Amino acid sequence: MEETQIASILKTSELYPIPQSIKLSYGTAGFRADASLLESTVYRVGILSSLRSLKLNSSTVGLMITASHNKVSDNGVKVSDPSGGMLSQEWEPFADQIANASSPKELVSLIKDFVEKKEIAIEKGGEVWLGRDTRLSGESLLRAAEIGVRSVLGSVAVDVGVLTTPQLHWMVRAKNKGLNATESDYFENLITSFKCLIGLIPVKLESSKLVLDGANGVGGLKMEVLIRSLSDIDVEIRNTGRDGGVLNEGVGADFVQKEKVVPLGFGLKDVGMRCASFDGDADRLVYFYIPSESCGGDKVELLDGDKILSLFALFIKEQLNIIGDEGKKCRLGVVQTAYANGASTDYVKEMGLEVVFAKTGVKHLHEKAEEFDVGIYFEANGHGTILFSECFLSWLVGKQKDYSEGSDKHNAVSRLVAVSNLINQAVGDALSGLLLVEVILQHMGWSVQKWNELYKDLPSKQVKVEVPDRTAVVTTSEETEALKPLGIQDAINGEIKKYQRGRAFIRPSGTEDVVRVYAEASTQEAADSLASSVAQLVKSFLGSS
Ligand SMILES: CC(=O)N[C@H]1[C@@H](OP(=O)(O)O)O[C@H](CO)[C@@H](O)[C@@H]1O
Ligand SMILES: [Mg+2]
Repeated sequence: MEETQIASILKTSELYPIPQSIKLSYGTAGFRADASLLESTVYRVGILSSLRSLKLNSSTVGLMITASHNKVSDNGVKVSDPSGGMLSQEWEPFADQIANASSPKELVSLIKDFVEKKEIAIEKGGEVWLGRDTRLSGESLLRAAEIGVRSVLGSVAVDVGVLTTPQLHWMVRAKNKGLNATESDYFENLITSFKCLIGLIPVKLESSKLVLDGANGVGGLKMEVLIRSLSDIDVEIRNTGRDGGVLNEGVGADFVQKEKVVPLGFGLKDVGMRCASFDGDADRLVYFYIPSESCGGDKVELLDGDKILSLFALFIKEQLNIIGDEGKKCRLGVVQTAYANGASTDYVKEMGLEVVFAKTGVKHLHEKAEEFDVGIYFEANGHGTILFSECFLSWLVGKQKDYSEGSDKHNAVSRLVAVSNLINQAVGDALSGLLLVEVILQHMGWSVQKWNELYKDLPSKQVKVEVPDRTAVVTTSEETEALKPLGIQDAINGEIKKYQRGRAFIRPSGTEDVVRVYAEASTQEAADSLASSVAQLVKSFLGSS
């Protein structure tokens, strides 16, 4: 590295000293912490993003400032690779090292070594697009990221404004493919493919209103823009953040999925209505309805990521069946995590689909879904998408020419092509996922209740346990067994044995300072009780903080 380059990093890093006693890790989905602690981290991730761009021939890299479903006082930063996917995991240890470097000198030395090791030609200059969610702290963090990016001399930082996480990933992917890549292109793409799918519905019925909980975040605001151009769905958006509501507080997909209660702003007036929730950066989507028999109107019937996955799988399978023998050759597969409800796994297996499991975090699921012609992945919390391989897509496009227009096979192929355009190929996207759910429900002529009947969830319960050191929990690669602390797994197994259809596991969260407990059993009371005994074990083995 040249002297001028070293001087540039030394000078800018003086502006962003690392706070005392902070140990950060890139975790499941980037760095997250209280926003007041993050300037130095975001500045350093700016540097990393420039280097990543340079390593990949100055392709555009994305840097997103968000803490997703975390509380409003938190913030975070994550990187989109030029493909639109998550930052290559190979670079995560470097991210951890520089985020924790205690002085400008140490920072420069780590960068210098890395640049040499990875043979990064630092002369050309990289390009980084910077997005942020609606958190107020995002503005100053974005400035820190810009300074970080530009401290790698010749690199360009482009502020693309307030966006959902998936919008930024989509734009980065499109840019590097040489396609139109602005936010309006993103909307245009959703609108065109949605309208195409609506136009291919065999028997069109009147559709009912959807009520959307925007989590007081960026997703609701973007949805407002989108629906202005869509006449085929009726959406009422609540929790837009304009009416005094706080981001993620008693609202949003994470809250609804974990607590299984209605978000603020919803209640008895909505009984039976089709409702949906986004998370804070709109990469998660869950549906729900309030069943009429519920007492007080706060309990919800949840349609989580697993149910969305099942609906998508069913629709795609239907189209492949229409195409016939050639369609049936398509390798359609599903990727889930240990948090997937056991009943959903049974359901997709019964459909004849291949199911594989990945570790928590979409970066792990995405990788595995890419191995199929059509790979559908979802986390139970509602983060997921459908990936179409290039090869299968070009086969489909070829078939569109072979079959006569208006024939069943032509329509089925056209639907699949439209799904590949509508659904975000870069990362799970609540906006595009919602449009796909809506159009499939219209296609099937189904209500949300009818969709919910695909299978009955096994009762489950998730709890978080605060412990002094969550890294004391070490799991197997599938995350279903704890290797450490020694003896805890035997104790957990002992609890599981007491319950019919019992299943439980623990893992340290990668986004919050907690150990997560998941439990499933044949009744809700049993699942609750299994979760609470396992949580008790966690406390006795690790101590509570
Ligand atoms: C049980 C759960 O929902 N875990 C979430 C959560 O990760 P943790 O590592 O469990 O904190 O946030 C991740 C990022 O949004 C998401 O990918 C993941 O599924
Ligand atoms: Mg999110």
